[in-house]
Amino acid sequence: MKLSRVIELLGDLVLQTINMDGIDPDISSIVSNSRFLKPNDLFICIKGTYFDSHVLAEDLQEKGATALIAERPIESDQIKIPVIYVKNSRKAEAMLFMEQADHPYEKLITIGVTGTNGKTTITTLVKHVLDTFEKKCSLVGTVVNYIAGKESRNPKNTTPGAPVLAKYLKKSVEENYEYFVMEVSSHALAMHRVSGMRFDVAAISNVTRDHLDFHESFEDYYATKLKLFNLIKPSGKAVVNADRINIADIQLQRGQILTYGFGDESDYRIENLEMTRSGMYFDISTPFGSTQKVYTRLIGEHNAYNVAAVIAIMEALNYDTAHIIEAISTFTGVPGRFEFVEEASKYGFEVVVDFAHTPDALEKLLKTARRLVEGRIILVFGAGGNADKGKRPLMGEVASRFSDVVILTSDDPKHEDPEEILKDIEEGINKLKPYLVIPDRKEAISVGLTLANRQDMVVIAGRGHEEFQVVDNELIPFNDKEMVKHILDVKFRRLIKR
Ligand SMILES: CC(=O)N[C@H]1[C@@H](OP(=O)(O)OP(=O)(O)OC[C@H]2O[C@@H](n3ccc(=O)[nH]c3=O)[C@H](O)[C@@H]2O)O[C@H](CO)[C@@H](O)[C@@H]1O[C@H](C)C(=O)N[C@@H](C)C(=O)N[C@H](CCC(=O)O)C(=O)O
Ligand SMILES: Nc1ncnc2c1ncn2[C@@H]1O[C@H](COP(=O)(O)OP(=O)(O)OP(=O)(O)O)[C@@H](O)[C@H]1O
Repeated sequence: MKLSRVIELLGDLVLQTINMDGIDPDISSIVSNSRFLKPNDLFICIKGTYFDSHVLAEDLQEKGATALIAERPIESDQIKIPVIYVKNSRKAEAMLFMEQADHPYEKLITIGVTGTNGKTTITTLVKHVLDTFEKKCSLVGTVVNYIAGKESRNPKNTTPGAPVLAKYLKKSVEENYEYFVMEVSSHALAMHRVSGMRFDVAAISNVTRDHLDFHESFEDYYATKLKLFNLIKPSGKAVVNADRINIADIQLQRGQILTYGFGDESDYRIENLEMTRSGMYFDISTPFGSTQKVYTRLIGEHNAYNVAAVIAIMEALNYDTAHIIEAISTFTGVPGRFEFVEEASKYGFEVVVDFAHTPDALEKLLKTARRLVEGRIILVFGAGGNADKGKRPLMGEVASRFSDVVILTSDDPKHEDPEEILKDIEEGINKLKPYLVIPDRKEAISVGLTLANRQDMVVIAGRGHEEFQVVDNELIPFNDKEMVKHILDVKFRRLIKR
């Protein structure tokens, strides 16, 4: 590619070019990580969260970079190679990496899901339905990525950066994959990780308090989430939870928006929800006038929403409702989302592990637990470090309101003092109800299990599927479900009469 072509592609993102008189060099490839730079590459300088690669300009020139893209002044009079100054380097990165990959999203049917909660459940269920239909589908998300059939667990990001995303899309095309379903976090939208691609279906589950360490206000967070709908292909569709999102906020023609929810005005309306420990039944009425019975092994009103979202997404892709519903019935769920630890039942109580780590998710989780339990709810939870502090007392308040005994414990403290995080949560706790503060998560879970009487439910929230606790820079192996099984085995087994 010629440098002039890069400038043409970037269009009005370009503010100024320097050192370009009479030259138009060839570019071998586009790079934004200095470790991957080879001679004749074009390098995109980015001011990141931890590092500002503009400072590498001289070094990059020495290593053979053909030209630089920059969004901040390069403080050096030694730079002789062309520099293209742009309004936003991350946006340029997204556009150019997609160009380099030959816009693979155009050859795929792409589905993007955003929202504070429910993204993993919805995307994983979409993939399950497509797998059932024997359609080849890649998946990108929090728990696992399946790129053209290759699985990688615990990805670094929910939504990868533009270079990695372009690579995943391209690989899916090369391997003749037809579908690409992905979670789109608000961080990704704010950082332009997906700005270079387009979606056949874009869906939003809800927007509730989270990530206000990163977004300056809730309004900013909400507006960022809605940016997903600017990335819809011309013939694409939006799928929107009408009970949780104001449809008027989505700037698309009405025919392109499919809504779901319990409300009368929803295109996909959920009715007559019945819930048991082993699953749920509900009716779904569709815009085509039919009402069909849905069975799902997922539990909780929030999951009825997630299932309805998937029905709407799959219908937007022209699949038949009855077939979609049949495929949904065999989905066993995402690890760590309202997941029973079956081994506990033999002791007469239940244990559930869930990934709720926002006030809204915690409330939904505890309301679901309340519908299923005859005894008390004993909640064990904490809050992650170096993230939205304001949600901590709100989670404390929800915990007291909807459970009977609360045990506050550590989540991923990261670089914060675990005791300080617990104090923040404690501010919201109702001091007239029983609660304990036990920073050691293993001990907290053990005490929760010890307190459980017959018919009680111990709910362990916040970490779901996660395999490690993050303490400073250390990853300490810890999985809530495995820990429960271990404690039951070591402390409780002798209670079983042989
Ligand atoms: C704070 C944050 O979001 N950081 C993300 C961001 O990193 P960054 O670009 O700011 O990284 P940086 O290290 O400052 O580097 C800046 C630039 O210098 C370049 N560089 C850097 C070092 C070097 O030696 N040479 C070099 O060229 C880098 O390639 C980069 O272009 O962009 C990277 C690529 O897109 C992300 O991987 C990274 O996510 C970090 C790991 C992260 O933890 N992000 C979290 C907050 C996040 O994004 N979470 C959401 C999910 C949230 C949820 O729903 O719960 C997600 O989508 O994962
Ligand atoms: N539709 C929903 N509304 C509210 N809460 C939900 C919904 N779906 C799931 N949850 C709650 O959120 C938790 C995480 O669910 P899920 O992993 O599907 O969401 P997510 O958006 O991918 O979350 P994250 O981005 O943090 O990984 C669940 O364990 C459950 O407690």
